[in-house]
Amino acid sequence: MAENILNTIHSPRDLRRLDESELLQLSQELRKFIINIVATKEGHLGASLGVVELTIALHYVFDTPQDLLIWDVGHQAYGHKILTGRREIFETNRQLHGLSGFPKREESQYDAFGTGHSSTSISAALGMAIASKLQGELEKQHIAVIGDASIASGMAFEGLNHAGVTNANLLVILNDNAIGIDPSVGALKEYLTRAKIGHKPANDNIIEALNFNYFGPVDGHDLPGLISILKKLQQIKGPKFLHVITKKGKGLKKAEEDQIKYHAPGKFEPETGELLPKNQEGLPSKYQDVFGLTLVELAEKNEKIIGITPAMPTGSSLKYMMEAFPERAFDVGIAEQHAVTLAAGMATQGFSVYCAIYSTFLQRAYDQLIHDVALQDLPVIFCLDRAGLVGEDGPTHHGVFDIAYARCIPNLMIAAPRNETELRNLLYTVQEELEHPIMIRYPRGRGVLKEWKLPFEKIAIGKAEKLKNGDQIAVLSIGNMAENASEAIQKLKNPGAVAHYDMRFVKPLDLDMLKHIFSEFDQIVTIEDGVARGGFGSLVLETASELGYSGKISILGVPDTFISQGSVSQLQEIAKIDVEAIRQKLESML
Ligand SMILES: Cc1ncc(C[n+]2csc(CCOP(=O)(O)OP(=O)(O)O)c2C)c(N)n1
Ligand SMILES: CC(=O)[C@@H](O)[C@H](O)COP(=O)(O)O
Ligand SMILES: [Mg+2]
Repeated sequence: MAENILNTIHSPRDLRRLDESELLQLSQELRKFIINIVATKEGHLGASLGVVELTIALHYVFDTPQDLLIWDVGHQAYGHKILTGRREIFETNRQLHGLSGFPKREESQYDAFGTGHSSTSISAALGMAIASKLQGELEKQHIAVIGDASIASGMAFEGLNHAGVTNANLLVILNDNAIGIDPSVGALKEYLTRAKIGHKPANDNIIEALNFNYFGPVDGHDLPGLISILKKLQQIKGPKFLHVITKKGKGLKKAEEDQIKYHAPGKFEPETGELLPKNQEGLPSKYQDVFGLTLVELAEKNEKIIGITPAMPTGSSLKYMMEAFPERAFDVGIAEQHAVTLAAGMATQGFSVYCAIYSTFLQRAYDQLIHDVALQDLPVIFCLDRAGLVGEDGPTHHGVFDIAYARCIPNLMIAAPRNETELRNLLYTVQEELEHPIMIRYPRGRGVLKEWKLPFEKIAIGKAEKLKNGDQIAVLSIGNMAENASEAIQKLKNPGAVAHYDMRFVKPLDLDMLKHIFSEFDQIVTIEDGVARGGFGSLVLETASELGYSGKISILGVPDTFISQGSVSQLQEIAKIDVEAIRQKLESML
């Protein structure tokens, strides 16, 4: 038997020549390869470890890339990428100019569909299956692998509902490990649990009720068994559903034991799984913790406060309120649309509802934001974490569109605190007498302050703040860009030439302050961690036009292109919103 089989696999064709014992050896080598690389290069770990056998079985049985394979969310597709010709460059995963952390059509013919946001795989695979049928390709297979948390999302049900009335050649594989990033929630989770422990009454099969041919549940780590059932399914036409039971983090004891942490653990010791300690001494707090801990403080005194998260208790830090006030803090699963309208319903009854949702994931609930919240002017508080460039997750996850997509919605206010204390005071201010819905955006990661937990102070809604005097140029920053702007101004040959205003609110914009700025300066630079097209700077430009301002306005923001993955500092440099780019821009104007 070859010393190392994985090194001989350059495409699934090489894999299909292996015998059973070689396939079993390959699964061990692949698992070890994933552990070793993620241990140093970081990334998503648990999900990929959980589908090592399934990945090998799928590429062994099906004729990929002719047969189309879609990985829902795609964070579990490291094995898929390694077996489809990207092993040698996999160490560039999630890095600038490297591989995407998710399947990406332009990256490989084996990546049938780009993913990153959950619950799209069934719709995409069904679309491909119907297209194949229309083109007479009746033998082609279309496979969607979707997790137990992702299949509970509305969009997945929409796909299942449609598929059930087509005789499309579709195989939906439910990868059921009973966990999302945090434990899965909801009635479907309980149904699947019953199915797994054999308590499911024969007639209580939701999937068969949707006209799918249901198979399972089967052991997702039994490679020969998986190959056997997939070969059987390959011969059956029409919509089929295979329920596979796996363990997230399989093969690394620590990852199996702490599946939340090892979803994306950071660097660790590959042999033991021990996390490598990060020296966090004296570092600023993460914005998410400022949100989570402040909300607990407020909820202790205000019984009308409710918290909601769509499947991100740990990522948003709503977990603190879920622990402290479980009756007033809800993880609704991967259900952003439901989360927003649930919040709206609660707001009609006089509750102060803090909906904690990543900027990029709120995109999924855009109609609910307009139709259910803003149109009815319901005072929901959207705590928009991961606003701006987020780094290694790349274009599917950058929260760069929210200012542009929200500022055109009447009634909806938009705030962007420049630091942790400002965020804390905003959260405190909006808990009472909030007349309109508000979106409070803040970035992924750590803030800028050594100490943020100061006594609460009310924030004047819609009021900007002058941070620095200057006599030639006015810099108008929003949110976390205040830090980059301040640093850039200090590096100028003549810092005194540049004034700096933290506008704090996109809507309502501080018109009094803006009129004052228009009257004092004939050069203005706006800076935002968001798209320049239609963002904060565009609003200033529109307002300048309405007010007849004749000065020059320069907008610094994310350009009209998708920004790839990389470190936040690398990406801010690409977007020209980093300190050096701001400095150069200002220097060129002086
Ligand atoms: C629309 C959307 N909301 C939230 C997320 C964040 N997210 C990434 S993976 C994940 C959990 C997925 O769980 P599951 O589908 O069970 O897959 P597993 O990780 O267990 O393999 C979540 C909530 C996302 N990617 N997309
Ligand atoms: C795959 C996915 O969508 C999540 O795991 C996401 O990567 C979490 O992002 P944070 O790491 O910013 O919480
Ligand atoms: Mg799962």
